[in-house]
Amino acid sequence: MKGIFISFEGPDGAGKTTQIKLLKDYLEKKGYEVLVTREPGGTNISEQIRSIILNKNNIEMNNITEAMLYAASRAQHVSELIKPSLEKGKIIISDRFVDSSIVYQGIGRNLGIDFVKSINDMAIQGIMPQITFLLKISPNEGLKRRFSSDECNRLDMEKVEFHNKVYEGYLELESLYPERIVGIDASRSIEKVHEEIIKIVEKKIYNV
Ligand SMILES: Nc1ncnc2c1ncn2[C@@H]1O[C@H](COP(=O)(O)OP(=O)(O)OP(=O)(O)O)[C@@H](O)[C@H]1O
Ligand SMILES: Cc1cn([C@H]2C[C@H](O)[C@@H](COP(=O)(O)O)O2)c(=O)[nH]c1=O
Repeated sequence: MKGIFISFEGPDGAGKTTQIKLLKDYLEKKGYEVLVTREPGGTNISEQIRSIILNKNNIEMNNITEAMLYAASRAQHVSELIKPSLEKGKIIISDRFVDSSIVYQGIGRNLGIDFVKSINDMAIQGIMPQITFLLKISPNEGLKRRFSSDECNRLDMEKVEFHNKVYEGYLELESLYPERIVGIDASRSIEKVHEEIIKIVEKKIYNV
């Protein structure tokens, strides 16, 4: 693939959307073609699935249904948008990708990492990000930021124990895949976090 695939991960409210916007603006000023997308979502069908998954009224949703809906949304996202854009040489920045399923469904919902990987294998078609920024902040701090900014969704309403388990899962992934996952202290100012991210991205782009 000719393009570069970057994903952002982390607890809800860590600052992913904020940092993605700053990175996109920075790269576009340098003349790169950048596509920002998100999961669940990114295509018309995937966004329709997103609204089912995150709808606060869907309290009866089974954990396996939830995991499969995330995987279905991802299958459409990869085939319709991510793969073709990478083939065209674009820089894709995705707000969450399969790591979210591994930690939220595999660990948070206790479905197991192997099960979640298996239902996502066909969806991702072997495509993984070259860099994943893990924005590290305590789930409590993230949720405080989140609730001061936005309406909450079905996952935000989970107990803090769920969010702590998810965060532990992220730290485990970071230690398993140090060549791909870059942990960033997201408790600092927006500007400081952005500066660290651009240094890492620049290094990666020049080494491609
Ligand atoms: N470094 C920071 N310091 C203080 N506030 C921040 C910082 N980064 C982002 N915020 C604020 O925190 C709130 C959540 O940020 P943002 O939407 O970027 O997080 P997110 O990780 O995308 O959240 P979610 O996963 O829930 O969509 C926003 O109000 C944003 O302005
Ligand atoms: C991709 C993905 C996401 N989630 C969770 C994580 C968040 O709580 C929501 C998405 O909301 P955001 O405001 O867009 O971050 O969904 C998940 O549990 N599993 C996944 O695969």
